[in-house]
Parts: sequence; structure tokens; C-alpha cells
Amino acid sequence: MDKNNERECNEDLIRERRKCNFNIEELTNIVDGGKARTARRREIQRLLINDPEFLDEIPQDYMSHEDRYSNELRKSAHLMQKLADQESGHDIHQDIGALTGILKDGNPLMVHLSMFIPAILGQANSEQQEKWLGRSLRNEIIGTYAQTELGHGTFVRGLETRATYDPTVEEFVLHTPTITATKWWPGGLGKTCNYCVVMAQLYTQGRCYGPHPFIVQLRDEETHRSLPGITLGEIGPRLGLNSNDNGFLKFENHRIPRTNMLMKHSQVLKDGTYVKPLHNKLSYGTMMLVRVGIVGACSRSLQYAVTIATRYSAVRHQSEIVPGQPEPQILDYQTQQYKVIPQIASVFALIFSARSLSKIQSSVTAKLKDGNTDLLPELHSLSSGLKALSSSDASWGVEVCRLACGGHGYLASSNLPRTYTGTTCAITYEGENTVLLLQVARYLIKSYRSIGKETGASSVSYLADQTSLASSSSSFSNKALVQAFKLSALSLVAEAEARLQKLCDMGQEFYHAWNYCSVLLLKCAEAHTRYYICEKYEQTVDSLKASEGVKNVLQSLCRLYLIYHITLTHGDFLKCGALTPRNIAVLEGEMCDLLAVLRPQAVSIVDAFDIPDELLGSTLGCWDGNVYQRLYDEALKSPLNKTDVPDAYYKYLLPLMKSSL
Ligand SMILES: CCCCCCCCCCCCCCCCCCCCCC(=O)SCCNC(=O)CCNC(=O)[C@H](O)C(C)(C)COP(=O)(O)OP(=O)(O)OC[C@H]1O[C@@H](n2cnc3c(N)ncnc32)[C@H](O)[C@@H]1OP(=O)(O)O
Ligand SMILES: Cc1cc2nc3c(=O)[nH]c(=O)nc-3n(C[C@H](O)[C@H](O)[C@H](O)COP(=O)(O)OP(=O)(O)OC[C@H]3O[C@@H](n4cnc5c(N)ncnc54)[C@H](O)[C@@H]3O)c2cc1C
Repeated sequence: MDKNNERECNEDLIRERRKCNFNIEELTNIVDGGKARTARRREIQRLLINDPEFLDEIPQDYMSHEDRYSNELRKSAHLMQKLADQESGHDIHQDIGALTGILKDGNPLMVHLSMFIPAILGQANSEQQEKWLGRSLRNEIIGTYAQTELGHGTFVRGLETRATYDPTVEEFVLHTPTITATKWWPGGLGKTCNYCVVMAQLYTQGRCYGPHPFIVQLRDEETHRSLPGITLGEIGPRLGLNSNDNGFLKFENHRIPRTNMLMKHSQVLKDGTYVKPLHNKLSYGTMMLVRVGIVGACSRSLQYAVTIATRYSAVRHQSEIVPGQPEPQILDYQTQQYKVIPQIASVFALIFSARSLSKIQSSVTAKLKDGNTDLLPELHSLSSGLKALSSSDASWGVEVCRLACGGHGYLASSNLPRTYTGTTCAITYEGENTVLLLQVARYLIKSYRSIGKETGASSVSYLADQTSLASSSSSFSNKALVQAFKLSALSLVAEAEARLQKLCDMGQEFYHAWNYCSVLLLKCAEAHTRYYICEKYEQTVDSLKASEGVKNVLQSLCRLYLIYHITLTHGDFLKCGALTPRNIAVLEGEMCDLLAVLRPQAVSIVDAFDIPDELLGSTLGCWDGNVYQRLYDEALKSPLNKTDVPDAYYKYLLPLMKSSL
């Protein structure tokens, strides 16, 4: 599509784009993280979208379960080959964002890239990396991360798979003792992978040392047949991600060499002696790494959905605002703006907090290299909180965008259903959100109770700021609104701690008291993480060196985000006195003004996300707005339309219709 050729474009969209009052390319660079990154993303995307190998012969939704898997594996393999062939040497982990949309509905190599390779990097010592890293990066071996079992996903300490050390032959014996110990869910495990990292309870010298990672060959490297002592299969259709072969795995006293235990952090020596890690949760490092990656991935899903919904809302006309006048664009309805524009604001919130979290992760990783684990708990808390809020915000945002497109949003060809199923899974995987938020709450209560002790953890230092509990602000700058979020979080933490303490004082055991307060504790964790997101949003926009137009747009989006979330949880702000009922009413009014200010810029802002049509894959969201023709053309692809009268008519309908004669 030639974006300079207005003649091919829907007139509403032409008019929308003429209203643009900022530099779109500049905003694109901010979204990508700099000009160089924009150029790199475009280069990769060009490479992919001009390649006919990535086209599907028929829409995926008409394919059988097996064909979907095979088709997506074909494209995934081609993608890996193509990127490997590039002279510039692409780093697939750096470029993962640019690939969004090229592979549809999950792909069988996703966990190889996003967990197996990172697990080797983060958990294997240098000799082990020497042995497996190069091979896995060159795709000579394909792996997955097999942790979850039929009986336990959340409770990692409760895993049942055993790795028992046998010092006589220096081997571990992997065993699945019960049906509930069957590994269940790992992506690519069913048919694709020939290796995996298995999390199993480590037993040596008669003692259990808890879950540890082991690298295990699953299939013969020549024939791809599963090895003796290993049972493998696929778990069947899911809500989404059906091109992936999520699998199951059982071990029958399967032996692996001692050196297959990933030994960067803890070791089992030849004689069976266990050597402790620096921190006993370092074996959870792969999960933490991926949680950080998920925040960025969620912002991308939301960019897709909101691009579709915004463009469609500009093209779609319905009903009337002024009686008797032509039907307006649905984007002119305030209620439609309230659905779509806060989701645009949310995209930037997620981008900026993902970047901030990545920086923290890099500095914690650097410290870990020097043996310093002091900031690991803070990273665990922040990555858990942001993974939880980003996945639930993005899932809800995508669903709102789908609803905002009315009936057509329910069509597969809108690409909204698949965007939704590809996002909502992140609420569950890599740590179910409630569980992760309760980890954040645990950290908050612990931090609150250790006020006065220097921990170096900056994200919770505000908990010591007791004076702010008394001071509600009378100004409404963005900074003041962020302070209100802080006050709300602090007050919820104080309330939860007091409630916990009271129950303990009344004689309850701490863990019962904890469960009894857990709805409130969940709220604390959400409020704390929301405060973090708001603070990063405000600080990033405030310090941004940008042209006036771009800065104004981002300031408005940031303010909308702050007010939107205050109105969603206004009870918490009222309860702690951070805001009065009158303040809330004024802010609600201002939110509507902001929707009106941002409405004329909405199409241009989503244009700045710069998602090529080929990747957006939506009849409703294409750049030219030629929605109705595309919907019609897609409908014609239905196999039912191959004949005027389907066979099923003769088999079932005709006999029914004639039976009463
Ligand atoms: C060039 C290379 C670059 C590389 C770049 C790489 C880029 C990567 C790119 C990525 C792209 C993304 C694209 C998306 C694709 C994704 C596909 C994914 C598919 C999905 C995969 C999965 O789905 S895979 C399974 C995930 N399955 C879980 O996620 C289980 C949750 N369950 C738990 O995670 C534990 O079960 C749970 C609850 C903590 C309790 O653990 P537990 O019982 O052992 O611990 P307790 O609760 O008793 O807590 C005791 C104390 O440990 C503290 N603590 C706990 N964890 C800690 C930790 N990690 N660090 C520090 N401290 C920790 C805690 O804070 C307490 O501290 P304190 O005592 O001081 O209060
Ligand atoms: C699409 C997809 C891909 C996946 N890929 C992989 C993979 O590659 N590798 C892998 O190992 N796993 C994978 N998983 C598994 C995933 O990590 C687990 O499903 C996830 O960790 C949740 O665990 P669970 O299913 O046991 O849920 P459960 O823990 O049984 O959760 C059920 C309910 O119980 C609640 N609950 C549980 N514990 C607590 C608690 N302590 N406090 C309060 N409430 C609690 C939860 O909040 C939830 O409401 C995948 C899952 C999905 C959906």
C-alpha cells in the first residue's frame, strides 16, 4: 500500500490524517526506542512481508489442527533460516518485537526462543553453554521449558518430577512418579522439540533440595523418535495459540549424565555433595526474565488491537448524533472515544514501564555477575507486578477494542479474536496473575515492616513517607496526580498490614491471617504497580526531548491515563483522602475534555505505531480503510461458499424438511 497515494484511501481516513498536528515519524521513533531501532524494525519487516513463503494458502481458520501446526512450523523454520542468513547477523532476541504478526496463533518455536535459550544462558555454566548454547542458537537442537505438571503449575515447590542422583554411575534418574507429575503445557513439547530444560526435584544423598533445572534430550537427533523411557505427546486444542504443539511428557526412570544438571548457580559434585546457590531462588531466573519480556509483548498486542479499532471507528458510520443529520463516524461518540483512546494511552504506559523494568533487570544481572543478589527481591516484585498488570490491562484493552468494533469485531478476519486469545494467555502463563500479585504484596508488607532499615530498593522507598498520608493535594498537575496514586498505594499497604497485625494479635497464625486478607493484599499489589507505571509515564514524558506537537500529544495521553485509572478505582483515592468527591467530579469532566482533544489525533497516533497491513492482518484495520470490500472478499474464501448447495443439505436438512410430508 502506497501511503502517499490518497486516491486509494477511504475519505474519512484522509480527513483524519489531515488533522494531524504532530510529527508522526518522531512519535514512531519514540515507540521503537530511537531512530536506529525504527530503521532496524522496518528492515526486518520489509524482509518478511515481501517473502511469499509467509503467505498462507488458505486462511488459518479453515485449516485442520495438523495443517495449522505444519503450516506454522514451515513458516517458523523459514523465518529462523532467513534471519540466520542475514549478513548483518540479526539478534533474534533483540528483534523479537519486529516479528509480531508474521507468525499467527502461536508458533512451535516460540518457547525455544523465549525460554529454552534464555534458560541455557541464565542457568548453564560456561562448559554447558559451550556444549548447548551454540547448537540451540543455530537451531541444531530445538528445546522447550518443561516445568508445569498436570497437578502443579503455580506451586513450583510442589512439583513431583524427581531427579535422583546416582553417584555410582554419576547420573541423575528422572522419574514421573504419578499421573499428576506428568509435565503438561510446555510449548513445542508435543512434536517439535528434541531437547528440553526440565524442572525437577533434586534428590541427592537422601535429601531433597527442591526444584532445579536439567537439560534432557527427548528425541533421537536423526530419526526424531522419542527416546526410550520418555513418553511425549500434544495436549489438544486450546482457546488460542493452536499452531503451537503444547505437550505432555513422562519419564520412566530415564537416566541423564550428572553434567546435564544446569550448574551455573548450584551444583551436585561427583560424590553427590550439593553446593548451594548464592540465592535460593536463582533457579527461578528464566521465569523472571520472560516476565520482563512479556510486558513489552503485551504493549505490542495492544498496539495491534487499538490500531484496528481506531481506524475502523473512523471509517464506520452509525446512527445519528444530531437528529436528521448524516450518520457520524462512530469515533465521534464520546462513549466510543472512552473505549478506544484510553487504550492508546495504555500502550505508552506499557512501553515506558517495560523500558524502565529492562534497565533494572540489566543492572541486577550485572550485579549478579559480581555475586550481589541484594536487588533480586525487588526485581522479582517489579517483574511480577508489571507482568500481571500489563497482561490484564492488555487483555482487557484488546477485548474492549473488539467490542468497539461491534459485530465485525467478532469475525476472525478482523484479527481481534486471535489478538485476544494470544494476549489473555499471558494472564495465566509465566505465573498466574493473582499468584504473582500476592508475591508483590508479600514484598510490600515485608518492606513496610522494615521501614527504617536501608534495603536499597527504590520502588518501595515511598512506604517510609508517612507524612504523605496526611497531605492531600489541592493542585492537579500530573505530578500531583502521581502523588495521589502513591498515597492510595501507601494507604492500602498500611491498611492491609494493620489488618494482618490485628488478626495475628487476636491469635491467628500469620498464614491464615494472610489468606483472610488476600483480597485487600491483591489491591495493594495492584495499586503499588499502578503507581509505578504512572510514575514512569509521567517522568518519561516530562523529561522527553521532543517537538512541541509530540510532547503535547504524549502529555495529554499521560494525563488521560492518570485520570482514567483514578476514575476506575476512585474509592481508594477517596478512602485515603488523596482526593475529594469534588476533585473526582472535576477530573471526570477533564477526562471528557481530554477525549475531545485527543480524538482528532487518534488515527495519526495509531499510524505512528507503524504496523504494516501484512502484519496487522485485519479486514477492519487496514491503512486504506477499505473495510467493506475486504470483509466481503474474505467471506468469499469460506469453503462453504465453494458450492451453492452444500452436501450437508442433502444429508440432513432435506430429510428433515421432507419428514413431515
Ligand atoms: C541474547 C539473549 C538475550 C535473552 C533475552 C531473552 C528475551 C526473552 C524474550 C521474552 C519475550 C516474551 C514473549 C512471550 C512469550 C512467552 C512464552 C512463555 C510461555 C509460557 C511459559 C510458562 O508458563 S513456564 C512456567 C511458568 N511458571 C510459573 O511462572 C510458576 C509460578 N510460580 C512461581 O514462580 C513460584 O512458585 C512463586 C509463586 C514465586 C512462589 O515460589 P516459592 O514457593 O518458591 O516461594 P515463596 O512464595 O515461599 O517465597 C519465598 C521467598 O522467595 C522469594 N521469591 C520467590 N520467587 C523469587 C524470585 N524469582 N526471585 C527472587 N525471590 C523470589 C519470595 O519473595 C519470598 O521472599 P521472602 O521470604 O523474603 O518474603
Ligand atoms: C498458553 C499456555 C502456555 C504455557 N506454556 C508453558 C510452558 O512452555 N512451560 C511450562 O512449564 N508451563 C507452561 N504453561 C503453564 C503455565 O505456566 C501454568 O498454567 C501457570 O503457571 C498457572 O498454573 P496452573 O495452571 O497450575 O494454575 P493454578 O495454580 O491451578 O491456578 C488456578 C487458580 O488457583 C489460584 N491459585 C493458585 N495458587 C494460589 C495461591 N497461592 N493463592 C491464591 N490463589 C491461588 C489461581 O489464582 C487461579 O485462580 C503454559 C500455560 C498456558 C495457558
